[in-house]
Amino acid sequence: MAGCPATANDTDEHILNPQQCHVKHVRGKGRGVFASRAIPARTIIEVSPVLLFAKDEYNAHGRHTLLDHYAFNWRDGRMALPLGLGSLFNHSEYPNVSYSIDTTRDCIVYTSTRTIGPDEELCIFYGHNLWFNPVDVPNESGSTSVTAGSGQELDEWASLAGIQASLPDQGIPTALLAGNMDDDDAIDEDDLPFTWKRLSLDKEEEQINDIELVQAWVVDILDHKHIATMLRQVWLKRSGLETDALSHLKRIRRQGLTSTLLLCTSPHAPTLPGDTALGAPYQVSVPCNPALTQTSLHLKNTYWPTVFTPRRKWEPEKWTRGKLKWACNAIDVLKQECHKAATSDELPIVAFVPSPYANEDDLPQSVVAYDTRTSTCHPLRHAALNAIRKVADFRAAQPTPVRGDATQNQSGSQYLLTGLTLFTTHEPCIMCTMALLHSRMKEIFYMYAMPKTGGCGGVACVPALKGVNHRFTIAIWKNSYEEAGDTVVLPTLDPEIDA
Ligand SMILES: C[S@@+](CC[C@H](N)C(=O)[O-])C[C@H]1O[C@@H](n2cnc3c(N)ncnc32)[C@H](O)[C@@H]1O
Repeated sequence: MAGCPATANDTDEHILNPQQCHVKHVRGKGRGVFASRAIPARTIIEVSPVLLFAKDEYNAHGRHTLLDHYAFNWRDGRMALPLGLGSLFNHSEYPNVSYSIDTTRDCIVYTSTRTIGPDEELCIFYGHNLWFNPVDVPNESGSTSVTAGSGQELDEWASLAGIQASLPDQGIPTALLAGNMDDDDAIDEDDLPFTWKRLSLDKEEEQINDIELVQAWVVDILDHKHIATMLRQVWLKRSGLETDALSHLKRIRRQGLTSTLLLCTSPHAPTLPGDTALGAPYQVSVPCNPALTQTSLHLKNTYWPTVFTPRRKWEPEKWTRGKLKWACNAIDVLKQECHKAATSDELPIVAFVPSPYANEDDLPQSVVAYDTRTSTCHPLRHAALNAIRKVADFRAAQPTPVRGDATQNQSGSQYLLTGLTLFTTHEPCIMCTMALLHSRMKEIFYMYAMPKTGGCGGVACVPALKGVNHRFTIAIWKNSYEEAGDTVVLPTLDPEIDA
């Protein structure tokens, strides 16, 4: 790499590739790759062909040279030196670029994991056994500076030899490959590479005693000519009674000649306008939820006319091709990181919280976390718990809190993972599942079920328990065990272990 003309001058900027990246000098790191313009998430930034060295040849010669700072472990034991920009991505604890190996073309593909701003440095994650003191500047603001042994907990895993190359992309869903498709196109449920877990609690209230009710204020409308005014909701809006809380109910109930107007659920009777002929407000029981089935609709209508929404509560929003790409990328990260973990003494359990697909501002940096209970001799250092902690630490370190104000952050609200998705190699144990519920996680994907210890349907399904104050969507990645290829199956885990 030292002779590469594009990078020979550390201070000059050169437009180097189709994504218009350039190389410039970064204090404490040497050269680094920078975006010359905004790069959208999931963009292929660079495809670097590699030079491959036989293991013996490399151990005899290459390992003792500067090459060792640039070489990747190839899957078959050879060492690979990426050409082009591939050798110049620096390391970050919060990488904005992931990479995968294409063994058919002998190259490494580098992809953005989130939107990258102009002049932001592009970094990959080398692993935890670094041979240098990292200067970690995840973005242009340069707010984070982590050096080994200062502030980093010693709970990381070790023994990576050089940069560990990742696995090739496997089993790309046909839905991603179809031509002429837009990222906004909806994907058929059958084409999704995962299945949702149906929470039994979500079965519809189809017995009269199962219907959840709430007390609401209503008023009889004595003079029918006022109904039109009421229905246009001018007065309701003005009086603050038009809220979403009762949007699953119809506003007017007609019984014989009597029309009754639904008002609100406040503890005290609302004040009504004096210029309309209305009776005194009174309370009735109304359903808390919309009707999901015809049977339930029929029963709920006996309390109050209810809206029919056949969409199941457990059914997440429709998936688009763009979101599917985002999820597949997250699973690739899990596979890469799991293989790295397997070369250490830690359990090969990995959790990954990517920047959310729809709203990157909720977590501008993706977070990877490992199970570190072995190295820390701490039984609670599970991957999912470490991930929650890492998100909280990241948010706490932000100059402007990502969510809420500074006071809220001090009170621990940075531990709330509302709207975020956790991808994990193994079904989280009961303890982690409970922690994820407390954190208000939006959805969880796991690759391997843990029937003896899992808390998302394995030995128990914590989110389906009565009394928990939050639920999240659970999805299981398909074909984790039967992936094509010979060396792709993830390292195994003792089924008795709580992941
Ligand atoms: C693959 S090279 C990356 C390109 C390198 N900066 C250069 O100028 O050639 C790996 C080397 O970059 C440096 N490096 C990478 N990430 C770094 C970081 N976060 N902090 C400090 N040095 C880093 C280390 O010297 C490491 O051996």
